[in-house]
Amino acid sequence: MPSRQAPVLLGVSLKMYFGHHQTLNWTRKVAAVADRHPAVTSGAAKLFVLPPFPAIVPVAGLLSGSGVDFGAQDVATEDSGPYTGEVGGPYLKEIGCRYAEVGHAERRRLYGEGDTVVAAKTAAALRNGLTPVLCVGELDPVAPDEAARRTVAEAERLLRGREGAVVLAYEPQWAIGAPEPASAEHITTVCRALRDWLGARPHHAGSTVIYGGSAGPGLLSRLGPAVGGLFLGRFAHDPDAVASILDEIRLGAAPETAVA
Ligand SMILES: O=C(CO)COP(=O)(O)O
Repeated sequence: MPSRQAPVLLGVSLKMYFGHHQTLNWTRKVAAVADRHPAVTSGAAKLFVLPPFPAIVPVAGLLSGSGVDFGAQDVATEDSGPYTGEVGGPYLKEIGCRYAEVGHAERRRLYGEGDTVVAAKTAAALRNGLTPVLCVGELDPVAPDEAARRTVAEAERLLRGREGAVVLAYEPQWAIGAPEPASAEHITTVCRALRDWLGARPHHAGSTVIYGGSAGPGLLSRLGPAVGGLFLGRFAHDPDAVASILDEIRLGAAPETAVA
């Protein structure tokens, strides 16, 4: 496995928190932060944003030239046809998306998505040239080794028979929407296990493991180099918080290698 210094990947899902104008205003501010922040301009950090579907096209315009990537919070299992309310991978690709999130705990819990649907959405993203941001993570708090075992098994199930680079977002379901993230030891143990698992699979070369679940400023510096970045929710709503995490990256929080 070749070893190289990879940029820290910072993803933000806006979920359904903001209105349209708020989404665009937030994007303008984050683009301005990215334009001038040395962590981004030096290539030490890479940002991506997942706005609600109707905002993707205007967000693409606002991010143009900023180096910030964007994608969708979901993708249909099918590519086209009579699927009311769905948005397919070819459409997302056509409007410039780089990423499609799949398997988020909220989609599992609130919309009944299970492994079959999540695996099909992962496949849909990959066959359309979108990088899946595949969320994995245990439902209830368990010891770090057990969480690692369950999460690797989940990744194995969801990616069986697939190839291509993925972003594996380790999101322990119990840590989403919580006051605090999982402990640094817990996050590091699971992310390292996921990295090792991916690292032994050359057909997933170029993949990255990031952590999400109440992540915010101050976390990355405590995680050490096994974690490839963060997947942010509420604690990225203030653009200054994004800048503050970029400051941490500039000061040295960097993943040891890409999984490649
Ligand atoms: O689910 C998340 C990112 O996808 C994390 O959300 P919170 O950081 O708001 O808990």
